[in-house]
Amino acid sequence: MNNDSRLYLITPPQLPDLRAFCDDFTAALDAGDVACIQLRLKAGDGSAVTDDDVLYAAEAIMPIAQEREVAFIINDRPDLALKTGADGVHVGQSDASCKKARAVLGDDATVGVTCHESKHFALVAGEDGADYVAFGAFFPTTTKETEFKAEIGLLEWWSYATTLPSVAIGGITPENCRPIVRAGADFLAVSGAVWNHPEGPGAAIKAFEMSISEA
Ligand SMILES: Cc1ncc(COP(=O)(O)OP(=O)(O)O)c(N)n1
Ligand SMILES: Cc1nc(C(=O)O)sc1CCOP(=O)(O)O
Ligand SMILES: [Mg+2]
Repeated sequence: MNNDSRLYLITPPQLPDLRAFCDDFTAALDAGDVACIQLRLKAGDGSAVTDDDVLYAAEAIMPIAQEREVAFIINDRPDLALKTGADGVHVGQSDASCKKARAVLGDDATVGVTCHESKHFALVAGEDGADYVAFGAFFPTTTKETEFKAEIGLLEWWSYATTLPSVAIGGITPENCRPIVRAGADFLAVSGAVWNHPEGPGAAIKAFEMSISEA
C-alpha cells in the first residue's frame, strides 16, 4: 500500500479575479498538505498569455505559496521562472527542453517534464536532469484538451523501476484518485477538482487527504 502521494495544485487557466483566487488558494493551503502550485495561465483558445499576465499573477500568488513553504512552479517558461524567482518550471514536449530549462534556472531549481503516456519520454527526461516526470491524462478533463491517455500500470512500472518522482495528472478527483495513489504516484496534480469543488477548495484538500490516507 502506498499513501505517500502529495498534492500538486495547478491554477485555473484564467484568473479573471486574482484577489478571489488568492483567497481560494490561501484556503486550500490552510486546509492541509500541499507540495506545490503551478501557475498555468492560458488564453481561452489554449494559446499563450502575455508575459505581463504571468508576472502580475506570480507577484500575487508566489508569496502566499513561499510563506508556507509550498513550491511555486511556472508553466512553460523558464525565462519567466527566473525573472519571478519561482522555485522551478514545468515544461512539455513542445516547450523549452529540460536541458534548456536547467541551463536557465540552475541546479537548485525544480524542473518537471510532461511525458504523456511514454516510458521513453520519461527515461529521456530523467537522463536530461528532470526532477520529476508527469504522466497523463489518467481521466477525462475539461481543464485542457488532451491527446494522450495514460494507464495506471505505467505508474506502477515507473515506481518499481526508478527512483525519480512521478506526477499523475488529468481529471484526478478525491473519488477516483485511490488507484493512482496505490500505483505509487508521488504527486497528484489537480486543478478543477480543487477550484471547482462545491464546498470550496479547503473541502477539496481535506477530501483528497482522506482518500490518500485510505488508499
Ligand atoms: C504537472 C504537469 N503535468 C503536465 C502538464 C502539461 O504540460 P504541457 O504538455 O506542456 O501542456 P500545457 O500545460 O502547457 O498546456 C502540466 N502543465 N503540468
Ligand atoms: C494541464 C494538464 N495537462 C494534462 C496532461 O494530460 O498532460 S491534463 C491537464 C489538466 C489538469 O487539470 P484537471 O485536474 O482539472 O484535470
Ligand atoms: Mg506546456
